[in-house]
Amino acid sequence: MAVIEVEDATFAYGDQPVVEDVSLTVEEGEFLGLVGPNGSGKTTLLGLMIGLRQPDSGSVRLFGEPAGSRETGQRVGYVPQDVAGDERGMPVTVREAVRMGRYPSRPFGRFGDDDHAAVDAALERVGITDLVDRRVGRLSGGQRQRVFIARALAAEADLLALDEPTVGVDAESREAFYDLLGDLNEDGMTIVLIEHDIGVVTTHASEIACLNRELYFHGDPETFVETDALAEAYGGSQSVVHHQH
Ligand SMILES: Nc1ncnc2c1ncn2[C@@H]1O[C@H](COP(=O)(O)OP(=O)(O)OP(=O)(O)O)[C@@H](O)[C@H]1O
Repeated sequence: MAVIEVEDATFAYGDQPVVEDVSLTVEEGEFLGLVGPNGSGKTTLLGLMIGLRQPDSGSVRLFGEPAGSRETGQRVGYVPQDVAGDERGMPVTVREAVRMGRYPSRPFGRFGDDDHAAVDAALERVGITDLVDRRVGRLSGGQRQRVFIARALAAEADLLALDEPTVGVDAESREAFYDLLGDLNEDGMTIVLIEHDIGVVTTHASEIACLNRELYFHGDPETFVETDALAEAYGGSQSVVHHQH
């Protein structure tokens, strides 16, 4: 089943076109790596894919429904860029932050055993049970990203959408973080990941989309490294790509 169906989507900020005629489908269980140069429209396209923005023309369907409805939104765990900025100073504990994932279905805050069990299971799944009473704003970048993932798991999200989640995270934590994403994907979670590091994407993703306003490539990692899509999207130069390995 298709989780995301983007058809001829175009989006501009004012008169600056940022996403042009993009069509792509993300199937259930897929791990899509979204790459492209700085300012190439990746964050904007991700926003279109999960219904945070509406295309100027074309269409986006999420779980078979027009993207942007409350129902489809609840099935998406979104980890935005620079979550540090959002959460710093917020006096919520890790447990409280993860529990927020249950709020949409419990508007009056009446939590039952199943809610507590879901929160505990999510904390355990991402390996942060020892952090439950810590404040989110005081965690390291890598730990904070795990809180966001745990919140999505507690919410029983079917899709994780992550925007450069390991910027500023040390190499060892990065590796552990991507191993976790890989494990979640193996368990059936559909993942869309914006990532600068082509090495990470070709290692972990099952599909790659390369964007520079238009879609330059969409296919499997093996084909991606064999084609010139990357160099073309980057304007003929690969030197701007940060290879980690
Ligand atoms: N809210 C906004 N208003 C106006 N222009 C914007 C807005 N958000 C982004 N842009 C511009 O749109 C273009 C694409 O931005 P976007 O964040 O989607 O790209 P990106 O590929 O995610 O970039 P990066 O890799 O640097 O995060 C950029 O030129 C950016 O300056």
